[in-house]
Amino acid sequence: MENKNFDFDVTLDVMTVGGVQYTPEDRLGCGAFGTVFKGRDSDQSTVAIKHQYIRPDNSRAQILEEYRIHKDMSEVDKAGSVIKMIGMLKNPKSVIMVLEFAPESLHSILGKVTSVQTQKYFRQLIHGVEFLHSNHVAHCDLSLKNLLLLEGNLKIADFGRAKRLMSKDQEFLSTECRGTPKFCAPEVCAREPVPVKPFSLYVWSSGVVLMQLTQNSEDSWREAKVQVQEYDKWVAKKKPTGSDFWYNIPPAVMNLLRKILEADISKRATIIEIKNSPYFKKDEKEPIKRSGAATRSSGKRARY
Ligand SMILES: Nc1ncnc2c1ncn2[C@@H]1O[C@H](COP(=O)(O)OP(=O)(O)OP(=O)(O)O)[C@@H](O)[C@H]1O
Repeated sequence: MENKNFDFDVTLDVMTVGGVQYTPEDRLGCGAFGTVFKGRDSDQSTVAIKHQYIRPDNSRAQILEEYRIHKDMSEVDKAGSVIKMIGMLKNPKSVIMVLEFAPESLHSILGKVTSVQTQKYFRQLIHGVEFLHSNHVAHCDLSLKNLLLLEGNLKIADFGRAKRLMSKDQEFLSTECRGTPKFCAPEVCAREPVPVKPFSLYVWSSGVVLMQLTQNSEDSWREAKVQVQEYDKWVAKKKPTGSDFWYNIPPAVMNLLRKILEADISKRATIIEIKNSPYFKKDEKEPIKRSGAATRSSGKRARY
């Protein structure tokens, strides 16, 4: 989300959560609503400490809902798809959550992701969204910054916009699930509120993640909206030219992306179709490096 953080200058004291003492250290990052610090528990294990002031646009009820959804998912998550929620401390002005610490995010490693890693993270992301969806949770803000990495494995973080659903197919209004604009599906970018299905949103955002990882860059349309030039070009499905950011995407990924980043929801790939796609099923191999040849990690790749 756009950074409108009010508590940029916040400092935290030593705190006790669930009987354990935590010492906050350096600031790790700032989102629109909170500031995240590195911290240590009394055993010197590293944790992340997320501080959020209660504000008119981030009420106590909203923050506590974020905590409860994240805690519930973390408790039933056997495969390790979600950053673990360790505990929470509330006071009249703020809510503080203690979380498992992840040293990197997909955003922080962009530029040096190999095709084998891209496939691994994409597979883990699809398993993660399937897990959340089957537990009736819509995350609503999947983005490279909210997908963290711990010991080389992807972990879904930031449940600040997450919603609980009565059923897997419960629809809700597009205006209730606007996350990071680049990662939002076209039905969410529409000006008028329209009913949306959570799994279609998950699929679209995962596609933008795959597109950016494959390119090793954040290049994308600003929003999936008519009259946004790059998006219009994507929808027109014309043969890409060198100026189109998807020009160098390999055919196997491109075939899948065309099915995922499909504006028509009735034609958009389902999670099952993604899992049955050749790209998902067939293991990627690192390209053999030849001296002088452009490699993926150099950021420039020959088209194949
Ligand atoms: N568990 C964690 N371990 C390490 N770093 C983290 C952790 N959680 C969050 N961060 C860092 O802090 C940043 C902000 O955290 P988070 O996204 O939870 O805050 P937010 O205010 O809800 O953000 P947003 O504006 O994206 O909604 C992240 O982008 C990430 O860099």
